[in-house]
Amino acid sequence: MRYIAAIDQGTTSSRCIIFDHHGAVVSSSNREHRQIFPRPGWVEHDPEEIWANVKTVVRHALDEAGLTRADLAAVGITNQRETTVVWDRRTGRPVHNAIVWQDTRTDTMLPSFGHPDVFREKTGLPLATYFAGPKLRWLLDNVPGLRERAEAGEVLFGTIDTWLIWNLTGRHLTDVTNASRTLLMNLRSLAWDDEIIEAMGIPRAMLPEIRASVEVYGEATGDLAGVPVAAAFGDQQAALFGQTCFAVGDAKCTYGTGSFLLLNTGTRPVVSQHGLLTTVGYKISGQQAVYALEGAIAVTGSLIQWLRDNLGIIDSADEIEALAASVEDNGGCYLVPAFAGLFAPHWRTDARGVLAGLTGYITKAHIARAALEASAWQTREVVDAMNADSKVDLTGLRVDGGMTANGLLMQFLADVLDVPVVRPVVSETTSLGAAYGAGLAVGYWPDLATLKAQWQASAQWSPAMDPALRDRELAQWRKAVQRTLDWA
Ligand SMILES: Nc1ncnc2c1ncn2[C@@H]1O[C@H](COP(=O)(O)OP(=O)(O)O)[C@@H](O)[C@H]1O
Ligand SMILES: O=P(O)(O)OC[C@H](O)CO
Repeated sequence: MRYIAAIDQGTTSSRCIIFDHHGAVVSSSNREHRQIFPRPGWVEHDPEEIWANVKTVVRHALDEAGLTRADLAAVGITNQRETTVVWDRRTGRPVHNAIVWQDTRTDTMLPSFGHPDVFREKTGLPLATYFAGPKLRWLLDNVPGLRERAEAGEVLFGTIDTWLIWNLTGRHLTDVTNASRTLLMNLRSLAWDDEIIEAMGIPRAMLPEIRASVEVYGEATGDLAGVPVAAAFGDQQAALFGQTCFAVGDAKCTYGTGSFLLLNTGTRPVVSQHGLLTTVGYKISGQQAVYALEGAIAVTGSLIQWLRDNLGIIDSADEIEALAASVEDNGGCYLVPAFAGLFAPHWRTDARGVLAGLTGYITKAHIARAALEASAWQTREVVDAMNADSKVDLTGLRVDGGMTANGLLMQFLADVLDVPVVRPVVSETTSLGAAYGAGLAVGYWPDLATLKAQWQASAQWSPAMDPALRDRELAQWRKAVQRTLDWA
């Protein structure tokens, strides 16, 4: 029997998971890397540390399962999106730390690139610090001599997928889902957009070739010598694929540090009128791309970490459920975690967090409850935007990620969305998606229908809230959101 390995290079850690033919986890290994904060608002990673960690977790995952590279039919990659690396083509050494998706250093540069409507229409994205293009431009402007070297073809740009594929195979490629997060790719032609790269001042010679997500890019060298590198997806798109959201209207939300809801909109991109991102969901080689609408929420699981680390009202994330369940309701308090402004659907950088409705009655248990409810209400805002944009009402939501261990939150989510919420057996949906892509590319699995048949629910929550209560609570939440605006 042979296996598929998935490399999941995330914001806080790198992971390798090995899957068998049924899509079950055989072994896994995880390693964190340093978060580098040179100034307020700046976030960097060391690309060489990331690559070293990736090699380590691959070795450990193989060892734990008692396997060698010869047992692998293919390897797939999934990664934190938007994070930007530039390296020397000859030596392979990065010219600077990677600039991470959360980094806001490009804030003041954005207006000089042109009108935001042009970017939204061509790339599906708002002109924001979140995406890779502005980060690349910052490097070109701030690393001495970089622009000249880029124009001479001596240095290469990549998001993390590109950095890993380069190190694994020596090829300079990106997958189309990652490319769709650069602000540089035309959403319809799926090619770098000449007008945009000129407006942003990016030399074309440093850009990777854009490829499908499911395709053999080449054979790995080193520890994985001979193993085909056969898929790459941004992590949220990989979760969409791993949740087998292959039909128009299928949606998933991943609840980790932040939360990302993606809705499959089929082979036609839907440009949002309601603050969502239009992105490529996946592309299988030789087939049309499948697009998605995305609601990106910056703070969900990290709010629970904040209650633990900054307020000390819990000792570990999993304690929050019992604390929140010790009271009947939120006691009238609402917590809007606009710690760094609000992402979808508001995109307000001037917002800051609010704890509203405080009275002498409120205890830490009510605050814990309000913190959990905040994840659900933020999802509700994104779902309302999706329904308005896509004209297809969501009929159910597949969930994954660390927060889905919390049954109280999952029930509240079903209650406020008024649709069933379903969690699959394999909670590592992001890695599973990368494995599925790689397995499809090499014929390990024959087709999407086979993958779909492997998906199994482990838990489901059905809406049970009185509609009048839901409406009242939603109105209170919206009022609390208004209180966050125009603060910073
Ligand atoms: N039982 C729980 N209830 C609520 N939040 C939780 C629980 N367990 C973990 N979390 C939150 O989930 C997040 C970790 O999820 P994970 O999917 O591993 O995230 P990421 O991939 O973004 O690192 C943390 O932010 C943590 O606070
Ligand atoms: O690495 P994660 O799971 O925090 O995901 C980050 C997203 O890809 C950012 O867009």
